[in-house]
Amino acid sequence: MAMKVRDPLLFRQLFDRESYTYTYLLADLRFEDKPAVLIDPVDTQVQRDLKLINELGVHLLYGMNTHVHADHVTGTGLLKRELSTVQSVISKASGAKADIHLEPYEKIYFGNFYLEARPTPGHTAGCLTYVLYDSKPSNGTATATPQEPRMAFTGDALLIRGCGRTDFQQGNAEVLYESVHKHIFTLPDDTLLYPAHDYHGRSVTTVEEEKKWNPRLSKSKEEFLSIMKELKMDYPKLIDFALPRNMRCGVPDEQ
Ligand SMILES: N[C@@H](CCC(=O)N[C@@H](CSS)C(=O)NCC(=O)O)C(=O)O
Repeated sequence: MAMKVRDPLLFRQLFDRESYTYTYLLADLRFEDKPAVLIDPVDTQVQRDLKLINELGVHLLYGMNTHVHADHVTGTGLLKRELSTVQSVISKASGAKADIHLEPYEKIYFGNFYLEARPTPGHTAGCLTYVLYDSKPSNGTATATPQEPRMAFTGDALLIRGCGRTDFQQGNAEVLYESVHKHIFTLPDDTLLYPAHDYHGRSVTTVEEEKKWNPRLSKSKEEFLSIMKELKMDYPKLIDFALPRNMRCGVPDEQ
């Protein structure tokens, strides 16, 4: 049943202090059962997420992964075990096992909202950016033309004033640069951008800010390639543990 509410979007940003990972809960409050999605949950925070889901009375439909993470295990496997109706989601290009494999530009609906899966490879081959749209904005009339996006969840493709590394998991700096410029920087300037990680206490940015101030992606492609070549980072501590599990969307054992 449709309900009248001031802002139909329920939005929560959650943080894991071990892996510096952001998880996002979104729900449509226009519907009595509050259909919801959870983007990039972390396995060690699933009890926190379930508690919140229960307290807010939302109905979780999908556990969404922006990509196969290398630094932590996704929570989508444990969520499926706790809430049997939840479906795990990831890109087809990731090669990972999941309930739903998204092709580029496919949509995932929760109530009247939907997430469009924009392909943003480069950090990994299967990275997606999920762009949030409202198919029935406030006047209540569904239109044939696409609505203005409100926010986008960039995974590790674009980090606030940074970007995902490109030195493993089919990483490719040139591909990443093209992805961000084609699929993120073309969103309206005031679109809010929410990354999968932040290591400096920042929580949100906009397209306009990143086009202007991102010290890597605001540069020419040649400069970007040289910056990425010079990055000297240790491999994530959990990579050997996390990758095989995330290739089955966090399902604990082969089932
Ligand atoms: N020290 C952490 C891993 C940090 C790291 O490599 N972060 C990734 C995203 S998770 S694979 C990254 O792309 N960082 C880019 C940057 O510029 O920070 C650990 O050991 O887990």
